[in-house]
Amino acid sequence: MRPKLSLQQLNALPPAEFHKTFANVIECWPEAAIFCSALLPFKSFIAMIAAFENYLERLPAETKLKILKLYPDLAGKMLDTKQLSEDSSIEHASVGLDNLSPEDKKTLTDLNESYKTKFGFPFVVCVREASKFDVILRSVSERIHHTVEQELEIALGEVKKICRLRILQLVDNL
Ligand SMILES: NC(=O)N[C@H]1NC(=O)NC1=O
Repeated sequence: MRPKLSLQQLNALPPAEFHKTFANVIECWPEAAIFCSALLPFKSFIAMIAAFENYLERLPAETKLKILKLYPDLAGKMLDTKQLSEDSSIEHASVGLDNLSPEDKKTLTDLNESYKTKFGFPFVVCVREASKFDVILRSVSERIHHTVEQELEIALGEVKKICRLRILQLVDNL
């Protein structure tokens, strides 16, 4: 793991380094880091996180949808074929999604499929915050009853939480 960046170090990064460092804070969407690098220097880590959140909020609806579709299914094919990004892989492992019993894996996979069929994008939740398999399961079971509009908003909120926690993994916010 690379050493965590202080605010001063972060603000002194050449743009190309900033892009590389924060390329995946939104899954497979390096454009966010490219956009936010133009806002350097940041007054605080909070301000930097807010910059990424504002960037997300202001995107057109179809781009938001495109971003949601970049998130891998939880405990899905990407995990099975070891194609998860490093961040997602660590997040999966943090709640044991890489080590589910066959029954739990099937339950989650079936719910993920039903969710995708209804909404047209994968179920996205910040697994680190959910912290337990049962909480994730309850969340997808409840959210599947929402409207598309509700879910688009909730899912984008989850993308923001994942983004915030990924940023906090990279900076020394103490
Ligand atoms: N589908 C989904 O929520 N994926 C993600 N959630 C998370 O915390 N990391 C992910 O890759």
